[in-house]
Amino acid sequence: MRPVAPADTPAPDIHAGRSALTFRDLSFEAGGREILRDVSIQAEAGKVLCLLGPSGSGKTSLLRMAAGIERQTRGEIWIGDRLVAGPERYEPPEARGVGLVFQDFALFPHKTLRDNVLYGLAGLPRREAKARAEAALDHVRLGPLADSFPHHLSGGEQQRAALARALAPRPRVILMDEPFSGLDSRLKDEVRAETLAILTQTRSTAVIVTHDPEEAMRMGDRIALLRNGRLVQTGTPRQLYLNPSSLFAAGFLAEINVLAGSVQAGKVTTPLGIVAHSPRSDGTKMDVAVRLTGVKLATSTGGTSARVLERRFLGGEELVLLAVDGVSAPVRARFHPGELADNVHDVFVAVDPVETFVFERTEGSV
Ligand SMILES: Nc1ncnc2c1ncn2[C@@H]1O[C@H](COP(=O)(O)OP(=O)(O)OP(=O)(O)O)[C@@H](O)[C@H]1O
Repeated sequence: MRPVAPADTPAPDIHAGRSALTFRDLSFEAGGREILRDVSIQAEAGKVLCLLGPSGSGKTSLLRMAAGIERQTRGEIWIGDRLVAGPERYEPPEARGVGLVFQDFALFPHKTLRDNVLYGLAGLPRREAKARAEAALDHVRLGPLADSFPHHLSGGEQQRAALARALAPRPRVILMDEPFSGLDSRLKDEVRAETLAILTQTRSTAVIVTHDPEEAMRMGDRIALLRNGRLVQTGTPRQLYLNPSSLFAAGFLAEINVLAGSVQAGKVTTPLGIVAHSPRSDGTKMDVAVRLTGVKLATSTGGTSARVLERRFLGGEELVLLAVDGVSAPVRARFHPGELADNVHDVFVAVDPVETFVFERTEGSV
């Protein structure tokens, strides 16, 4: 067994002690399956970390382990400089000082908003608890509705009430599992912006689980991208978007075309022309990810000929399917409306290197 760090040993920390929540080499097995493997992530104090990944990638499991609802098989969890779960240590959920917000908000239907918030403050003297609950409701602009019941509130108001309840005990970390997925799409943007404003004002450290890359980019100061229980990449939204580390990351953060490429004389060639330089040896097979916005109309000298198969007007842009020799599936592009004139069937296209990412092909990389 590995030596166990005593509870008062500072968390080993890349952010020089500023990590509010640290998952260290975390693995989780359940039902005879490996659900998480060697995951190390840090949530920086006062910032929002988004755990992003497709369904089943292990995001909720991580959150449950941070909350103490589930216990990892190996590895450690630190909250601030306290080890809360390790091979020989396990703090129960109520001792961890974390707040939880669930997808369905999980408000008590038979309690008023004030009583919902008071529920998490049971350890405080009654007067202090009441003042704290009211301040929390005021903070999310629900003060006037303190005596209302959850079913009288809109979805956005319920979400704010759930946030007030989670924040009132002043948790060290607030954990939110798909907190916006129950809201309709028009309300979502507004509630996301409000939530972010509240988290920023209260200088909360938040970990938000989402499967939606746009939501992760909107909400997260940093994103941890997971796949099949493993950490794929961490970074700021900009870092992940502009510099995805794998074909999976490129395709998860934005829609892509995947082209087969190969290295010839130091250049990666594809059916859409030369897309990058590469130091790899001749004949190395490459996967080339081209964002839909990275397919550009070109002139006959600078492009590859393509035939328009289909076009769909989407308001702010037009989705166009193109047939290109040497590419089996249609190449998809998003053009500005009017960029491609009506009645045009034959065009020339080229790829924008800024929106093109090249990866050496490995077993199962697509
Ligand atoms: N206690 C458990 N016993 C058995 N299997 C489990 C357990 N907890 C999680 N799993 C499985 O682990 C996988 C990861 O689940 P998890 O809920 O963490 O993923 P997720 O990324 O949050 O997915 P989703 O977005 O669908 O909620 C799933 O296949 C799930 O069924």
